[in-house]
Amino acid sequence: MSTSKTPNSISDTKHWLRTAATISDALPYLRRHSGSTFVIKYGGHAMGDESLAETFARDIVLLKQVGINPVVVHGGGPQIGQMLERLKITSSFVDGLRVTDKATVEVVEMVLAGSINKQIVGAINAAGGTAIGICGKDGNLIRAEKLRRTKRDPDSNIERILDLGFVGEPTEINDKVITTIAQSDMIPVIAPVGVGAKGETFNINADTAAGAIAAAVQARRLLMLTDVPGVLDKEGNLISDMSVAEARRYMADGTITGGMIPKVETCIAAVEGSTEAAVILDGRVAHGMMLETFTHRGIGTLIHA
Ligand SMILES: Nc1ncnc2c1ncn2[C@@H]1O[C@H](COP(=O)(O)OP(=O)(O)O)[C@@H](O)[C@H]1O
Ligand SMILES: CC(=O)N[C@@H](CCC(=O)OP(=O)(O)O)C(=O)O
Repeated sequence: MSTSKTPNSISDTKHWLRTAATISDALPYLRRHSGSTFVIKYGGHAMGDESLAETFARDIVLLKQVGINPVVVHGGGPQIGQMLERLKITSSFVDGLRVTDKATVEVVEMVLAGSINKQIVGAINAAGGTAIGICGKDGNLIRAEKLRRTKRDPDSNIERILDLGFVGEPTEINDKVITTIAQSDMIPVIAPVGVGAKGETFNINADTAAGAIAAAVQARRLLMLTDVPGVLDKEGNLISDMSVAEARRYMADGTITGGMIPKVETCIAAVEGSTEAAVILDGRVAHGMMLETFTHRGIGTLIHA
């Protein structure tokens, strides 16, 4: 409660009453979500400028404050790209996944588990939370193996094996690491770097890592923050919600391409598992996460089973 009284104009009072009403309207959502786990995938493109990063951190701290367990899984694709460029290492993508050789995986680990992870931890702590930054190697959080993927050649119609190098897929999540942190009133911030059977490092797409973690901790919500308003149709209009079948159709007909593919695949897997809803939303819109969680009005694209 504010303890100081300043003379207010009528319009000022109306503004504050609206704010009070917004807080009051959030009550059913606060009650519904208290005690549940939300996995928030914070994409490299959504990181934007400093003020946006501060807003994101405040929103995460607020979720924790009202009894939700936020688990942050972050990306950093553009930041990895910049570092590779500085080091003059060329990089390419296949279906939204970075082809990762030995030199590249070292840079990936350095950028994701190093600078980006610590920036996010710093921002959450500065906003009043207690964040712990880890990567998938810590506590064997994300065990992984080499991703096996095939692609049909459209000309010859022959199925080819794709070798993406040190790109991994999660095989096992040690959820105890996450629950131990969460139960100690701290916020886990996870870099998507996995560990192989021989201790090797794997580069895991952050969307895929977020999905595997959401399944392991039985997250109620999976929120994917990116740099577009959500999934767009071929005319560029936002698709506000879609079923799993529709999502698959949009992938097959080429509406969904590139980095949106692993995102949508992850959302499908999540809602086919125990996650109630998965939402792809614009991380560049301040407080979009709050709008999605605590109001009737959704934002972005909701994917439902
Ligand atoms: N149908 C679509 N709707 C929206 N974005 C799409 C679509 N198909 C492909 N994309 C691309 O996917 C990108 C988001 O994926 P990505 O760049 O990997 O983001 P992030 O870094 O947040 O994981 C968008 O910026 C856009 O270029
Ligand atoms: C295999 C693979 O593609 N890994 C990603 C990991 C980072 C990531 O996913 O970051 P965003 O969420 O910002 O795209 C990469 O190397 O860019």
